[in-house]
Amino acid sequence: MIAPARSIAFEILLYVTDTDTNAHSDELLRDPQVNALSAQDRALATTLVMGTLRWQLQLDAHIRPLLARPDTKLSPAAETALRLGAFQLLHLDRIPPHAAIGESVELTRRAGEHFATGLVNAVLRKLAKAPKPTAVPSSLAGEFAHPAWLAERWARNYGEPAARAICAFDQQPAPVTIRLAHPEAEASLAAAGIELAPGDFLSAARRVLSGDVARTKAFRDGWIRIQDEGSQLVAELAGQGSRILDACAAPGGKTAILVERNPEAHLTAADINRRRLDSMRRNLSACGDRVRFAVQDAAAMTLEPEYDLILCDVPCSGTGTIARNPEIRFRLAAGDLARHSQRQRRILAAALTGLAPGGRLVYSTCSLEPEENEQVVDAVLAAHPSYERIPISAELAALAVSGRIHAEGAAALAAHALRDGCLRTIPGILNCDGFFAAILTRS
Ligand SMILES: C[S@@+](CC[C@H](N)C(=O)[O-])C[C@H]1O[C@@H](n2cnc3c(N)ncnc32)[C@H](O)[C@@H]1O
Repeated sequence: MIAPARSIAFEILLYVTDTDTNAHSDELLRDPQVNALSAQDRALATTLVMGTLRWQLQLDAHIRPLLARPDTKLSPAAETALRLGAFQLLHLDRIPPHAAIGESVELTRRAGEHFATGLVNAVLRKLAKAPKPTAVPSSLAGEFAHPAWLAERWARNYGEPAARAICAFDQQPAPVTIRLAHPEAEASLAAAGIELAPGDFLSAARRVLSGDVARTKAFRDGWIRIQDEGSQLVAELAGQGSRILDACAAPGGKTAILVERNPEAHLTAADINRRRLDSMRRNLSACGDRVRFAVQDAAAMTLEPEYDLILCDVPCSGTGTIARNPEIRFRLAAGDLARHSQRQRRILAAALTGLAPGGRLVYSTCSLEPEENEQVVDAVLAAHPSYERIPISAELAALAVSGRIHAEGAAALAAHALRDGCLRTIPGILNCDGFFAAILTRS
């Protein structure tokens, strides 16, 4: 009998590593099948999935030399069972080796790969007997199981200490942060045994120190939302307007803050993906008809200059969220950045046409790559001289004066999150995902 946590972890890993799917591990770990597990099993399934993906490059480097022919092409099931077993042997002291090995063999058998069970058994036994590696790999990429091209470009763009901080942050469970959306939320969570700490920057954010907020009444009733603090900050920076367009809105974390901050406004939430927009519509159903939902390709929008606030939280490589989505490091190739950048330029240029004179547009990504960030903004502004950038420092100062950013947060952001007039949160330097934001206006 295979432990339910290992069985589900194996299925998720197999699904995520199948190159034909774009499924994200964190979404799959919110599946009803996983929610039905006991709290302990769910925690183990999460550790197994995230840990195996985070350390996959290192695990492969240990597994491959133990194969009779290190370049052998393994079936996805055998490779996944080996990685899952190796992760437990190398990283989880509390799992007995016989359980890690035996269940990987059983998972291989159950996947119909009877002929591969001997190989999985032999390789994992050899790995269990070998002394635990103690030497630290010489490169940053090797030490933190990242592709070399990514770690090297972060070192080039942000310096070696920041690149090390990003890589180290990616290898740890991402912080769980919530947004308080009801005056009684904190008391309700405390009564449910959830331990909270203040957010690092925002007065309405709280860091979850212990407890499963997703299983509380406050969460079910919509009194809190789970949202990274960098993501909350971008929506706070967008600020206030009366006619608002959120051009790439789903799953709606930032839209919810725009709704909360602009009780009188008319808001259009658009996204190219109908399924994601429908799920967002259900989540925001309490907003009634204040939010209009539109399935729309933001790159092909033709707009009247009627919006005084536009949020363009564009699709991107997501390299600022690898702690949450560890598989991004395998799916992304250096050549993909040019494709992302082209699409981002088209979306930003189209969105600018909807901006009323004096209005504000926030362009944001969760990417650490300049090609998707400042280079997009610079290229679009060069081609559209009637728009200009507003320095973020003034906006952060205004949020601090209004109390939306607390004093320690203002100091941390001023010291670590400003770069060339834009917001640039670096994971590991700040305790949140890596977000970029620039504010543009029509002059
Ligand atoms: C980074 S996510 C947005 C996250 C969202 N703003 C939030 O805070 O929850 C990018 C979104 O852009 C959508 N998207 C991708 N290409 C698009 C396009 N051409 N036009 C509009 N939306 C697009 C994706 O479906 C995805 O939902």
